[in-house]
Amino acid sequence: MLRSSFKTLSAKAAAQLDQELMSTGAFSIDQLMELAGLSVAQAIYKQYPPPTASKVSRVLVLVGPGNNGGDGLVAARHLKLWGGYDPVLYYPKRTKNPLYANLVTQLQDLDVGEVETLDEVKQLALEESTGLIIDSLFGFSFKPPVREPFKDLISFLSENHGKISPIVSVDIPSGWDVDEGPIDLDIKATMLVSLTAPKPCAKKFVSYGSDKIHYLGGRFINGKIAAKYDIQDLIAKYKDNDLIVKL
Ligand SMILES: NC(=O)C1=CN([C@@H]2O[C@H](COP(=O)(O)OP(=O)(O)OC[C@H]3O[C@@H](n4cnc5c(N)ncnc54)[C@H](O)[C@@H]3O)[C@@H](O)[C@H]2O)[C@H](O)CC1
Ligand SMILES: [K+]
Repeated sequence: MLRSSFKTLSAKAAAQLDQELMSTGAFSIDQLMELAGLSVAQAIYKQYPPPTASKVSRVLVLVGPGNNGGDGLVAARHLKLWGGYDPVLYYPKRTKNPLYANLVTQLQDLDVGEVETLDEVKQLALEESTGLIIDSLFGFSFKPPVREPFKDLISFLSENHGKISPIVSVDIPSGWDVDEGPIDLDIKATMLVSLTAPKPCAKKFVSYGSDKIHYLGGRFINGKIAAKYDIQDLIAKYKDNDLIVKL
């Protein structure tokens, strides 16, 4: 199958663009995260539609300490609201930042469950009733090698490929170097939702096989910023009012 080509943004450029959006661009992080998380949920709905009204699919949401984790929390809220999905969180390293505390309260108000120990999360990952795993552990600020408690979890996911449900990675497959791809641990994600623009490691992701599913989301870039970062062709791939596009 012929894969479409796409421009990428290095880890450095992605962080710079993010800062630009929130300074001269006048966006708040809450706005960007809401759009990013919503597009992750939409891509999941499109690729893995909910089973039937009488059955729900458990979605294990692995939440990291930064904004990538925030995207996962937002995606969990939308999936739960839409119905047909039963998100369960694993969120081991929290900060007092009200942004994340508020997202957690919103999920608690929706009766979204949580597991607290590594043993519980491993057990849930292996259960057949878990239909999907969202990897929102690390995004473009990740610097290998991975530290605990995430090393144990990422190693477990890497070693149990085939025994666990498909993994949807938010922005980068966690454990991969943002620019280089898999240098150490590889969780072997099935689907990737790149935000704003794919990072260089996404080239390795798609080259790993025709079964790899790649979406772009996070549609909040204006034409001027797109031109500055040379990603106009990428942004032009969105159709109509869609928030996501399959690359
Ligand atoms: N403009 C956009 O595209 C937007 C993207 N969003 C998402 O935000 C992340 C980037 O978020 P950031 O907070 O900068 O960083 P991360 O979530 O990637 O991780 C930072 C977090 O991780 C810790 N950490 C780093 N390396 C390691 C390691 N080796 N072991 C353990 N822990 C590590 C670090 O200490 C921090 O705590 C982007 O990818 C998108 O998903 C925004 O939501 C909206 C705008
Ligand atoms: K991730």
